[in-house]
Amino acid sequence: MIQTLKQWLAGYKAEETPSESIQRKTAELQKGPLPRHVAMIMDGNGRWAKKRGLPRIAGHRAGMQTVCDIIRAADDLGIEVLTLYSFSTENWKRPKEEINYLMGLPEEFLKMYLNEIMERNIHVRMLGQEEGLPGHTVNALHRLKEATKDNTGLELCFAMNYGSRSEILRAVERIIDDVKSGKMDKSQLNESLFSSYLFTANLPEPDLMIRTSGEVRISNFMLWQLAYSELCFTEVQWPDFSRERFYQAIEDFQRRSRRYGAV
Ligand SMILES: Cc1cc(N2CCCCCC2)n2ncc(-c3ccc(F)cc3)c2n1
Repeated sequence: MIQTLKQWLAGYKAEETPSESIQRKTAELQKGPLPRHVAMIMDGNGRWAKKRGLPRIAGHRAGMQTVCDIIRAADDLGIEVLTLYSFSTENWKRPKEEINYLMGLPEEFLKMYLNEIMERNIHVRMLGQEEGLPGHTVNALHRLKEATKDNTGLELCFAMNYGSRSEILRAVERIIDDVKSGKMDKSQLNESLFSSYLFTANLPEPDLMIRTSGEVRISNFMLWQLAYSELCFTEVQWPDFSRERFYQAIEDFQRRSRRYGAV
């Protein structure tokens, strides 16, 4: 009996635990070129809920869990900037009760995840216009920005009340004002200076943009900044997106980098 047990133990190969598997996969990806900045359009929440006979806000609630899973995955990998398209200027056309729910999510995030955000030394930034957002939403955004202002880790950008065309128009208006006031001369204008007038000033441009739920469109998201980005469109709806699927997108990015790395 003892002999059999010893033979079994000798041949026993410990199965990887889930965390060991994640650590192994993370280390493997870190050997290859990583995107500095990943931007994500988190689409498919409403359809995910509808398919299950649930109200749309159930999809947004489930989507929030995915937001946290992907923040953890990006941080563990060492991605420098993660931008999440949370609320577009077009979303104001949605039913009022859905908008009210969405406007409460930054507070929800703050309550549920601020401790972990601080433990991970994550810096939170908002891209978009505060004008038009409810006061309680702006307060939550300000509290997140204030709490994380000295953090030096992952730059986590929430695109809130964001539209790229209005971002570009706002930049043009500010440039015209600066030329008129003599703050700058028209001859100084170039792509780099123009970029500094956008919400994404001082951020590297996205190397990879991922959009979920099968829509193959940019939808007024970072139109200037995505000029040279790798685009990844997946059929998976955002609430079903995961660290594994995020890693698959990074693997695909690395394959593309290898292929196009050749001159
Ligand atoms: C409006 C909205 C919608 C929103 N969704 C949940 C994820 C699915 C996609 C849309 C719905 N999420 N998820 C996180 C935030 C958020 C925003 C700012 C912030 F500082 C902290 C968290 C959020 N905001």
